[in-house]
Amino acid sequence: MSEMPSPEITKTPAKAAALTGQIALFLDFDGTLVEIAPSPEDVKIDRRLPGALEALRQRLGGALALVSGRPVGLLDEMMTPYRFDTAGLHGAQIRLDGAEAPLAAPSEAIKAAIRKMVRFANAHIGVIVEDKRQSVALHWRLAPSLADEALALMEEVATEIGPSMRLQRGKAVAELVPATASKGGAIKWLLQQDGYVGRTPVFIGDDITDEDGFAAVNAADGLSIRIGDGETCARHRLASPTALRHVLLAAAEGGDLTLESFLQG
Ligand SMILES: O=P(O)(O)OC[C@H]1O[C@H](O[C@H]2O[C@H](CO)[C@@H](O)[C@H](O)[C@H]2O)[C@H](O)[C@@H](O)[C@@H]1O
Repeated sequence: MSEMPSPEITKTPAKAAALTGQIALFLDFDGTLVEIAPSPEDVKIDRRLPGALEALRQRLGGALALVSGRPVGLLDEMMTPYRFDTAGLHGAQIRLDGAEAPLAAPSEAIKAAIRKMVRFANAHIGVIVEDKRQSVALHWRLAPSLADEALALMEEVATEIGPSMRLQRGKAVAELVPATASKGGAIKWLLQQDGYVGRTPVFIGDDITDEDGFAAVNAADGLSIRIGDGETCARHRLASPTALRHVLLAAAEGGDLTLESFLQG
């Protein structure tokens, strides 16, 4: 196993030295801002974090957004009392400057998929269905031996629904997501909006769902940071959400807020 350089960061010095300009900060939620928990509702948020993100948002002239598979409303609850710009549901639900298009009602095809998933979950202890209206996830973290069976079911329902939805793998989860939505697409779109345009993007995530977000910021000559191990196209790593919070809290308290400061966990 390769050793991770101290303290908790891998960096590419030439790239880091070349990074300049104003930052737009994009942050994934699960596994990035908070540690992975046994089930979606078990996540524990560091109560210093929402205020720290608000301080950072102000220092960045507003250019800070959450980019997550979670719904916007759930992220608002986690970040209360603040309401950040947010790309939820893997980019299918975007709120910018408080403005958000209402989510369409789930189609009959999604409802039928959910019924099938719920039947499976009811028959298998530890399997959880997370209904997010325009997206639905099947979790097996608490029943790891059922991974293959759960994934096979998700492949089946994705085939039944057809090309309007795609199957998104994650950590002990598979989700149906609107086919046109992706985190990379959301980041590219946000980078064209007032307050974000012209800035150098920094995206921090931990999961396969974040890979096209990393690719989008790499293409924009930004900074891609993967939390934890695993194959990735991110160009840098931080060891854990704790290491990231250390960086964010220090910057919120008036420390350096440069591209390099994200590489000094
Ligand atoms: O894009 P993210 O913010 O990283 O969200 C991705 C999915 O995260 C959640 O599931 C994951 O975290 C859970 C809580 O730690 C964990 O129990 C589960 O095994 C993980 O897959 C969330 O529930 C999903 O809706 C998100 O899409």
